[in-house]
Amino acid sequence: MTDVDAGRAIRSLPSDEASLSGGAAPELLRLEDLHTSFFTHVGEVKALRGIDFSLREGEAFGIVGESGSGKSVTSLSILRLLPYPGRVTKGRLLFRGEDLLAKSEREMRSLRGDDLTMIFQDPMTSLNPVFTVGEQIVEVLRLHRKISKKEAWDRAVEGLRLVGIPSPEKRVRHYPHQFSGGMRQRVMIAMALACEPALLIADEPTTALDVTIQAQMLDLMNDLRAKIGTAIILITHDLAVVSEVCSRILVMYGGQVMEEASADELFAEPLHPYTIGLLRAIPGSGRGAGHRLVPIPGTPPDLLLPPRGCPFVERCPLALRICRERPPRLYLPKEGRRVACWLHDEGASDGARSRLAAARDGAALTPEEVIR
Ligand SMILES: Nc1ncnc2c1ncn2[C@@H]1O[C@H](COP(=O)(O)OP(=O)(O)OP(=O)(O)O)[C@@H](O)[C@H]1O
Repeated sequence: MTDVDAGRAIRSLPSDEASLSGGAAPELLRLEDLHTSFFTHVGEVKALRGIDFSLREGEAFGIVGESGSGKSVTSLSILRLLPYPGRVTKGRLLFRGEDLLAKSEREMRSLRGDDLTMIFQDPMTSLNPVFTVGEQIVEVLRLHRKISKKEAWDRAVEGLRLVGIPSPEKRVRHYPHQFSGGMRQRVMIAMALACEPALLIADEPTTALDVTIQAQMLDLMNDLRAKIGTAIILITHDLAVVSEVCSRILVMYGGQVMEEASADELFAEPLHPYTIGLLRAIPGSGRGAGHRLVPIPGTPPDLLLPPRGCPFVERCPLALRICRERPPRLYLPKEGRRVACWLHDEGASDGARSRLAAARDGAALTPEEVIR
């Protein structure tokens, strides 16, 4: 196979690259060259190796990738909630222009739950079983807002109403175990949104729910984003889920960014062989009964000894020699898109490009086909 020469490319997200963030709302969050590692007894697990992306106020942004790609570590790094022995080793995390890595633990505590919140797959990680949901929402509100107990209680009732809990005046006095799984998820969202945060990070929020409730939750998140103006980072391995909520999607693999695009463009014209693989593996897409699911063969790289070149090289059916030898550069093939893959270098051979185009055409989906 022909190698590529170093054509026009950039190494990271340019600081004035507004087009990638879409729209004109002010920038809310920006990750610059973020590296996070876990210093385990067997060595340094390099979980994130240079993550860049930015998000605007009110935007719905999706992060997708298989298990182990670094999605949760990205969100825990942003919130400064990495478990021991994890540590951010390099990079910047700018929230409204201020570096979160430079903040004290006290400053971070006052941001979390207020302007910056997170929900997890399991609501019981956020809800305390020994207090009523009302008491818990009131506690969050009074920690961050100078309001009376009565006012906080009224707002808790309103919060439950907003997330669609019937009879909120009564339910506010109930304990978490008195709610069904889907309703508990709504309570968790009400608590996360109590202070009308600027950013909600939702890590696999619907994975444990059945499909009908999952759809209701996604509708709810869309609805609340419109009402409150909270930006959302939705983390999932499920492309169908992000397609329902997010306007822009970041694809991660092996602790690195593979590709970023608007949701429509990502499905219509995936540019990275990894994204193509993810699309071909989507269950339930509308490509007819004869369509076969094609899981990506192989396993993710060992992050104790990450590959020298592209992290996807061992599983990539289109890999070139250079992919093994050098980390891919970041290409901006068109406005609003970026992709880290040598096949997009101007020095890539015609043969390599046409193999990529053929793989892409076999995987592209319309948004309607992605929706479950
Ligand atoms: N506590 C830890 N100790 C050591 N390594 C860790 C730890 N937590 C995460 N990692 C490493 O970070 C990598 C990325 O983990 P992360 O949880 O971010 O993946 P993910 O994309 O969110 O996957 P999943 O969907 O399964 O949660 C893991 O593969 C693992 O190598």
